[in-house]
Amino acid sequence: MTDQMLRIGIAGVSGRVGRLLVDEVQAAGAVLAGGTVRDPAKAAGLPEGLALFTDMADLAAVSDVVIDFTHADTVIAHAQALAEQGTAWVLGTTGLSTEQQVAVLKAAKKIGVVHAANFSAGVTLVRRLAQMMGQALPADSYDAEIVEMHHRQKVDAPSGTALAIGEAVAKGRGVKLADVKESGRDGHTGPRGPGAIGFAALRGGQIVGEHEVLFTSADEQITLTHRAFDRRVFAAGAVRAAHWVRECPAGYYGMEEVLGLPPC
Ligand SMILES: NC(=O)C1=CN([C@@H]2O[C@H](COP(=O)(O)OP(=O)(O)OC[C@H]3O[C@@H](n4cnc5c(N)ncnc54)[C@H](OP(=O)(O)O)[C@@H]3O)[C@@H](O)[C@H]2O)C=CC1
Ligand SMILES: O=C(O)C1=N[C@H](C(=O)O)C[C@H](O)C1
Repeated sequence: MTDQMLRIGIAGVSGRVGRLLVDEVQAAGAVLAGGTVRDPAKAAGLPEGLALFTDMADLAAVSDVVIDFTHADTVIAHAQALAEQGTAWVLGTTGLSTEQQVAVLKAAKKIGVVHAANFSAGVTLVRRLAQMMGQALPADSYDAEIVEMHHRQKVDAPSGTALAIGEAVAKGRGVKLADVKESGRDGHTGPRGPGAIGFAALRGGQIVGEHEVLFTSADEQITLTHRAFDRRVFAAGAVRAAHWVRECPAGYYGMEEVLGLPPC
């Protein structure tokens, strides 16, 4: 299959990322197969003639890969529709419950799935570095905290990226994030738990996405910061993942594999 022939569908094509995907798919020389919308009235500004569907099964039937930046509530139905059709899935939606994550993994037994909370190359590298920091800096002397800030419309917190960075730190420390996560501190919280990984979420204006991971000891502090200036970085990364996954067997993949990072 050549790049020209790859048919990419866009779930949530009327959304903030969905609209940018329209340009990025076309710029990459792929065929824009169509998109899903909940409400056709929100389709204003989308290219004339773009095939619009309200049902994922219909979009899956005309696509080789579907790129999906929508809402966690769609994930179980999308997983079923894509697996039944054999259409690969690039999934960027965040805020998934355990049940929704299980549905993604089940679909990945039948189709190629690239699932990432953040499709930028920069955050993919920050996660790798955060894992190294978790491994190298002892948890009893270096306190790990993750701060994120996003636009006022964002519906989930902490962000998927913040949680993914936290997972990377926990992996480096050889612990489960769920066992050490401290999020949303307020009131008489007591002192910081030993080895805790802390999260703070800020919301305001139209900030695209900012993440900071801090390791603070009694003697020093090391900080990694990522700032997305333009959401186009996510759309471009997702289109790159779509081209990558079309050649892959069924399986669950991440952005590390798309970028060709060595496994860790
Ligand atoms: N992995 C990554 O790199 C990134 C991930 N994201 C994540 O992507 C998702 C979308 O973000 P964003 O584009 O800003 O959000 P928007 O709200 O702008 O767009 C969401 C799209 O999904 C549709 N949608 C929402 N809820 C449902 C539903 N229950 N059923 C069907 N369709 C639905 C919306 O339709 P309608 O217009 O009708 O409401 C809209 O088209 C979020 O989870 C966000 O965190 C965002 C940026 C980068
Ligand atoms: O909702 C957003 O906007 C973003 N969501 C993702 C997340 O939850 O991490 C990625 C990015 O930061 C923008």
